[in-house]
Amino acid sequence: MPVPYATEAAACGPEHVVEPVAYDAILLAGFGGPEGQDDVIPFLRNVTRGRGIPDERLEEVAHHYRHFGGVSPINDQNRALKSALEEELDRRGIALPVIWGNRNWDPYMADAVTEAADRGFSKLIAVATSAYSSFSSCRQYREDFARTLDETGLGDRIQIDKVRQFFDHPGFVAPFEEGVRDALTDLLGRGIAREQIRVMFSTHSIPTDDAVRSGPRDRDFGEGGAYAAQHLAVAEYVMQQVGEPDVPWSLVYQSRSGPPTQPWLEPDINDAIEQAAGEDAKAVVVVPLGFVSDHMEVLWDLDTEAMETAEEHGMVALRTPTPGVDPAYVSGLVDLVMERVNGTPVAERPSVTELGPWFDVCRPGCCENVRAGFKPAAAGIAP
Ligand SMILES: CC1=C(CCC(=O)O)c2cc3nc(cc4[nH]c(cc5[nH]c(cc1n2)c(C)c5CCC(=O)O)c(CCC(=O)O)c4C)C(CCC(=O)O)=C3C
Ligand SMILES: [Fe+2]
Repeated sequence: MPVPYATEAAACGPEHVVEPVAYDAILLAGFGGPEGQDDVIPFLRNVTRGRGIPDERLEEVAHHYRHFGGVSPINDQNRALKSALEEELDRRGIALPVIWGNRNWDPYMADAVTEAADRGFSKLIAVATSAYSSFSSCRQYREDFARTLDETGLGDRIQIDKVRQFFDHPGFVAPFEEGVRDALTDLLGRGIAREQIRVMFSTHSIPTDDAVRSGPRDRDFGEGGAYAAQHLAVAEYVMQQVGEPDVPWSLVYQSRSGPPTQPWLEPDINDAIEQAAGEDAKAVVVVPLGFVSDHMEVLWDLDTEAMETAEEHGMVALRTPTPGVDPAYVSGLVDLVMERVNGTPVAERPSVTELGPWFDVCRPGCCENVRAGFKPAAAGIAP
């Protein structure tokens, strides 16, 4: 395990916790998804922008979306999250509007930032729907903020900060803990032995090149980088809380893409299920630890493919819920915003693992990406 992070981080001073800021609005930053068959290819062109991938290749990737009528559930989930945040802010008497903008589909980030400027706002605190550190889950959002400010010409009027990565915030973790507890109660109630159950914490695979560069450049988290270390720490915490030491668990990966020659994090969840079956396991609890809501990767790669794999091997499989609009999660996101409004000292910030609380401002070289090149990013310390 890496060095306890918070202790060192706290000593880092201003780059860890910044001064309180009187923000004007919350920028809810989503991934975005298509909402009909005609949107699918334009959406995929956005996701792969700058990489020159031909439409024929994109059509191969499109089949998950085609299967669900060309509609990703992600936009509805962000609409629901926006409403839930507004209700929670209202309930607490916090007068911060929520403006929603996506990286890859309507409503676009540029529309959100333009709306903010039109409403006279200059200081935005972003909440990205992504909990861990890696290029895809942190830096890419920050690069898109910078690109948006550049393209809209609003860079000198608008400042975009971002709440810390929240993988170990209790509000994000609580729904997973509850899900695992319920699933184990269910399986044990069916008379399945503890040793014949496998709890598999699943997250999006990423290229090992990205993984090793996840988190700050000046820290070594081992092979899987901060990305794997964060997931492992949260999974371990969840299992401790659940208190079933005889139930084996592991971290597994899903949704790999890219050429077969490029190494990505492993094992794939389907291989892990197959291996468990070979060890005479009878049941698997699939925990979508890397996902904030039931988007396409959850519906397709877990609820369709992984469930099929388990069934082929005669195993019972249960998939636990994602945070979605769970009250603990929603209220946790508001707490994360208020940490920044209030400049809450590190010692008073909740985190359930020894890795956190993570940085307010990304440190130099955080989550850099060799494939995409090194682009400017907001909400971090240059370069
Ligand atoms: C870590 C991670 C998250 C979690 C963090 C977060 O939540 O933000 C995430 C989220 C998402 N990824 C999504 C969709 C896609 N991701 C792609 C491609 C990729 N994702 C990657 C990683 C991640 N992705 C990577 C390393 C690639 C390869 C591209 C490259 O080499 O850099 C592609 C292109 C096609 C393909 O390559 O398969 C698509 C269509 C959607 C929308 C789902 C919906 O519509 O419900 C969401 C929420
Ligand atoms: Fe992705």
